[in-house]
Amino acid sequence: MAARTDQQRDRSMIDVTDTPLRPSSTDVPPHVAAEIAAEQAHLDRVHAELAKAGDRAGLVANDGMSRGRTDRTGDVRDEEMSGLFERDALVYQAARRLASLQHQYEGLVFGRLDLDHGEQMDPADREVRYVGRLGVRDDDYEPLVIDWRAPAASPFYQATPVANHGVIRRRVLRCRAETVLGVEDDLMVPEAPEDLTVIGDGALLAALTRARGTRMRDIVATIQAHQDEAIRASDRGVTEITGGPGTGKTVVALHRAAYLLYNDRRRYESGGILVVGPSAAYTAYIERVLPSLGEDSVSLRALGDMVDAIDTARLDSPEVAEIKGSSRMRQVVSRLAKEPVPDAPTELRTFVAGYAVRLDDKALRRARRQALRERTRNQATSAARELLADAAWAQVREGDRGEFLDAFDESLAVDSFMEEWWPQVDPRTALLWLTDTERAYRITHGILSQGDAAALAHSMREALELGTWSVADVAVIDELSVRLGLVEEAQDEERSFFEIDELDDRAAQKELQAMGSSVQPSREAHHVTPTEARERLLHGQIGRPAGFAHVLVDEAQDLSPMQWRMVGRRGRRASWTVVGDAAQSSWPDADEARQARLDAYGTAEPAHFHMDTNYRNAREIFDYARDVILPVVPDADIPSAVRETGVEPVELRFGDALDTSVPPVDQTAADAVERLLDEVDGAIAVISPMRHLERVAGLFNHESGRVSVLDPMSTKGLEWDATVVVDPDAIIEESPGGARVLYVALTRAAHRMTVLRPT
Ligand SMILES: Nc1ncnc2c1ncn2[C@@H]1O[C@H](COP(=O)(O)OP(=O)(O)OP(=O)(O)O)[C@@H](O)[C@H]1O
Repeated sequence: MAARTDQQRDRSMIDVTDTPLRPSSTDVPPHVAAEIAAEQAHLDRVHAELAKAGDRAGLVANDGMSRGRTDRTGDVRDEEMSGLFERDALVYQAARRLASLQHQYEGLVFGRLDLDHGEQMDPADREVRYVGRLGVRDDDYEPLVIDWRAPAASPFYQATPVANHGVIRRRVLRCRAETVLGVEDDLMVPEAPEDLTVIGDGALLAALTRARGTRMRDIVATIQAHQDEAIRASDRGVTEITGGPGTGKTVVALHRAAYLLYNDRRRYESGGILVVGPSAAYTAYIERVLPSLGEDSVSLRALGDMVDAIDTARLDSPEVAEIKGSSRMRQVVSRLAKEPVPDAPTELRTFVAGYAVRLDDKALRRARRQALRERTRNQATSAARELLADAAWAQVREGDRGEFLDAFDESLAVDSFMEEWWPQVDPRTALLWLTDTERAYRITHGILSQGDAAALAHSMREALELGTWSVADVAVIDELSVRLGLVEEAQDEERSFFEIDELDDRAAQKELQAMGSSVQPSREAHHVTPTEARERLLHGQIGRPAGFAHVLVDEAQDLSPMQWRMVGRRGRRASWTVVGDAAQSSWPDADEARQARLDAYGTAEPAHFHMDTNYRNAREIFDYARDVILPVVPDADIPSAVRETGVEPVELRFGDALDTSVPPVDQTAADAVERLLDEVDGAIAVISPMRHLERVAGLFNHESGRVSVLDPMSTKGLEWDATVVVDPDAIIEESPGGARVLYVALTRAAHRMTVLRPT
């Protein structure tokens, strides 16, 4: 055994973005080229096998070949596949999908383990395992690549020099498409055996130093041991993952989703996995991670997109979002769901089977109360009608009761009355009843202050003016939808047909004429004339919320109690993964939100995983952020940053209208961006409080295409290679989360940060 030599530990990683072709032997030192060539030979075998799998998959499809079955299982798992040909087809399809992502993601095979099963480091005791995004076997069913989620792959993630699990060398292969570009090794024993070359400084550091780009990447090649434990944790009950900024909570949770699918595909593919994140920008940021791991059957939803048919293009002011999100809103919703339709008739006068019937307001209200006792409003239409029939019969009490009730049931005049008195109510329509401030006062009396009720009414009028809902409205609409019950569209259609038939019936027409009334065949007639904005608000139909087998919630510290109820409804029988960091919270009442979260979990006891290493921020950047949060949140969860750049964050001053001796905020931001574009390769964000946002927004169209401009709240869960954080004090002032929101903004940069302050 020889000590590692300098020659053994040459850095050999080659930037894939600059290297479209296979590296020639002159690009790299010969010993490194030899290692790459050896790995290339294995990769070629894997791709040849995949091509065969593709042919076989084609045969299965064309000839309807019966599926081959095998009882053979090794220590490498592939049990989920019911037959070789089915496996081939799946593997081939998955590989094709991955191939389409190759420009974004590293290759199908990314790891190699050299294990030693003996005591003496004898090459005869060695085993080599390749680890990849999916499992591939040769014709003899011997594994060429092991799926990263299989138990046999776990030493790749669990091995450390302290507990090496039999691993001598862990190697990460850097590939593009079918080409090996470089390798990075971690040695798990004090000295490398003579015949094993060790190359590079370790894959983790290489991965963290690289430019980030605009989309999150998977970390399948560099998952750390503590992260791996959370990824493979039991899939029962609730798994909570906490940790400070940049500790990999999100990326770990996404790999966990892929692991769950692998481990119990039947359960999670048919039951579904729901991933909930704070914003559409967040879902766009993470959307490629799961497909890059071969999984695309997971539903990604932003909190504003949880209910189909509702578009949200508005953010409420923090004060209004707080009212709409608080538990008090449950009571408001409960009252709204029972509220009579505005301008509903207060009397029913008609003739039934020749008898005059008159039900006054009191009788109607009694019937309403009774009908709603055990049913939701939209499901109680028949019950309400029957109760009216009983009340009418109680007045008449002449002739045959059955005949009277039948006549009541078939009366077009009663149909017409019901359309006005008890129409099917869409939850969005009910919410818009609150546009009327007086009605809002009445409905929220004793629940909200008058000021809050007025703010709610104002916000609803704003929705009606702009024709769009806000993110906080979605949870309220979802709750209302449950309280009201689904709108029974089909029943409406049936009734319309029935009415047309009935109109041919002369007797019925006569009865109508006697009543001096006319049929109103559709409930549309009961709405005010729809404006374009209103139509947009009410467009589409709200269905029953889908249930999922697993629910993954990211940035959980920010969910309002109403949002927890909304998510909880989709996870009644689910297991959960919940990810968050209390110090980054922007929700003001932590206790109320915690209770709502526990209610959503049901009875399951959470298992807890804590992440304490910051992989995102260079240490210099994180130290700056830490100094902001600690005075405000002394018990904030502070991780340690693993990487240093030697470059401290830069502070620049900008002038305002009163001080023109210094360039204004937009000019200063533009200068900062220009400098950062030279310093980093990837994406840059300018994070600005609302008050400066319009001025700096011009940068968004930067010709480089690498610059975005955002408000601080919209940066949750995202990261950039460099950031410009504008006016930190204004960020604190503007958001109810105060310094916690500034802390989020200051922890988004991986490599460089510039902070702009007023003079
Ligand atoms: N094992 C790893 N190997 C390579 N990169 C990693 C690893 N773990 C985390 N990272 C990277 O660190 C960065 C931060 O990860 P992530 O966004 O998941 O953190 P987070 O804890 O959710 O952050 P925040 O709470 O601040 O939003 C990402 O770029 C992620 O890819």
